[in-house]
Formats: sequence, C-alpha cells, structure tokens
Amino acid sequence: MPTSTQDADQLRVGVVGAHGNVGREICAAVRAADGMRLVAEVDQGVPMQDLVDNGAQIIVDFTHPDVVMDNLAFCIDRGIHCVVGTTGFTDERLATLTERLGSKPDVGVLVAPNFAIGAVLMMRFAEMAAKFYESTEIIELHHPGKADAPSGTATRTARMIGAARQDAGLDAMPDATSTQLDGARGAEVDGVRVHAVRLRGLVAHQEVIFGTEGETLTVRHDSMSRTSFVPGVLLGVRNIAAHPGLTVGIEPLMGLD
Ligand SMILES: NC(=O)C1=CN([C@@H]2O[C@H](COP(=O)(O)OP(=O)(O)OC[C@H]3O[C@@H](n4cnc5c(N)ncnc54)[C@H](OP(=O)(O)O)[C@@H]3O)[C@@H](O)[C@H]2O)C=CC1
Ligand SMILES: O=C(O)C1=N[C@H](C(=O)O)C[C@H](O)C1
Repeated sequence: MPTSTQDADQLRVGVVGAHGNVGREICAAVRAADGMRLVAEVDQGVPMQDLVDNGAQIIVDFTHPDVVMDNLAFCIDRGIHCVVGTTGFTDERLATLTERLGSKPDVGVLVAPNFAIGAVLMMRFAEMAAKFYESTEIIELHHPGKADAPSGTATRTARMIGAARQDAGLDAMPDATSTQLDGARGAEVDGVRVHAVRLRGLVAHQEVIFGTEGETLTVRHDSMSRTSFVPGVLLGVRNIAAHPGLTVGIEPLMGLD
C-alpha cells in the first residue's frame, strides 16, 4: 500500500526465498533498481501473508521445487503477479498453473528455467544447430547444493533439441552401447542424453555437444556468478503485468519469439 505519490509509481516487489543463493542477489537488485521497491522478504519462518500485508504486486520466487506450487497458488489467488525461477516444472505443473490462472485473467505468471541472457541464447543456438547433427549430448554442471537433476535448463534444452530433430525427421542417435553401469549414459530426455555434474566451486554451466561425420560443435554457457540471473529477472518484473496468463521462458520478453 503506497504511502506517497512517489511510492505510487513504484512496482511493489516481494521476494520468496529471499535468504537463498539467488534470492539474496534479487533482493539487492530490486533495492537498487529504479521504479521498484522491495516490500517483503519471505523465507522459511516468514509467512507468505507478509506479501499481502505489505501490498506486494509482484513476487519473485527462488525457493525449492517442493514448495513453489503452493507459493504460486497463494499469490495467484490474491491477484499477485509471479516471476518464477524455481525449477521442477513438468507439463502437468504448467497445466495446473494455467487452470488456476483461468479464474484470475489479469494475473501474469512467468516461469523461466534460466534467467541468464546467455543461457537463453545458448538454448536457442542449440535448437538451431540440432537438425544439422547426427548426435547431440548435453552436459550440465552445477554447485553441489542443487536439489534437482538434470537441471531445468538442461531439460528444456533437450526438449527443444528433441522437437527440432523430430521436425527435421532425424533418426535416433547412433549408440552401440550394449553393456553399462546404471547412469553411465546419463538420463534420456526426449531422445537426448543429459549428464549432470555436481562440483564444489561451480555455479551453473552447460555444454551442448553436437557431432556428425568429421566434426563436432560445442555450444557452452557459464554463469560465473548468480548476478547473471538478475537482468532477466528484472526484465520479468517490469513486464509481467502486461503479460497476463502463463509465460514460459523470457524469450518473448527479449524479442526472440
Ligand atoms: N531460473 C533460473 O534462472 C535459476 C533457477 N534457480 C532455481 O531456483 C531455486 C533456488 O535456487 P537457490 O537460490 O540456489 O537455492 P537456495 O537453497 O540457496 O535458496 C532457496 C531459499 O528458499 C528457502 N525456502 C525453502 N522453502 C521455502 C518456503 N516454503 N517458503 C519460503 N522460502 C523457502 C530456503 O530456505 P532453507 O534453505 O532454510 O530451506 C532458501 O533460503 C532452485 O530450484 C534452482 O534450481 C537457480 C538459479 C537460477
Ligand atoms: O540450481 C541452480 O543453481 C540453477 N538452476 C536452474 C536450472 O536448474 O536450470 C538454472 C541455472 O542452471 C542455475
């Protein structure tokens, strides 16, 4: 609830997961950004009701796949727009959100597996390359505190590559493996092998390796710091109210779709 004319011009933003690795960076960025004000910092032990009591118009969620759906239900039902970085979004979860948004047609929810501009470009470049190569595998590399494997970014990249291969009529990838230890060939997502590395010292990294007779191509992105996610999140915060309904990925906000 704005208290002055100056406040009335500001987007009132709440961060959920405010004490986490990414949440801390987002709080600092919102505090420093023109045209927005940080009105609530929710984390374990701080109730979601704080968002309502402090008049949040938009939330940014970087929490955990186990809790994000409840957080979003709370916000959607109260007419609060949501910018969501938390991973774990299956088609079923996205359908649940769309259904919930049906009764709140003015509310916008942006779910993006990766807010780093370079990661979005990496996915797009990989999608473009996919039809030209017989083989493609993905290696994602993250800090050891990550809950989910493979990463949301790797899953999305694999699905984009799988769709591009299908559109191009490519056959399954060549692979003569006939004996293996469980997990040695990674997880399969839409026909694409995905390998997950968890290593102290890393932040968030991904390589997409393409191969065909006589050549390979590697497309790689590195988030060296969690500040890499900030510009994409602020882009979402500034634009989400003008995009009611569910938006997946920041591509449309970057002018890529
Ligand atoms: N889309 C993107 O660009 C990116 C997405 N991510 C994703 O964002 C999520 C968070 O990542 P990260 O910041 O590294 O994780 P952290 O574990 O560092 O932070 C999550 C924070 O949320 C808190 N939390 C857990 N449950 C709740 C709840 N019910 N209500 C409020 N707060 C809660 C945690 O508290 P506690 O630790 O006490 O449980 C913690 O402070 C992950 O799913 C990750 O994959 C990460 C980076 C970029
Ligand atoms: O947990 C992380 O750290 C990250 N999660 C997202 C994912 O699963 O893709 C985005 C980025 O890779 C960092």
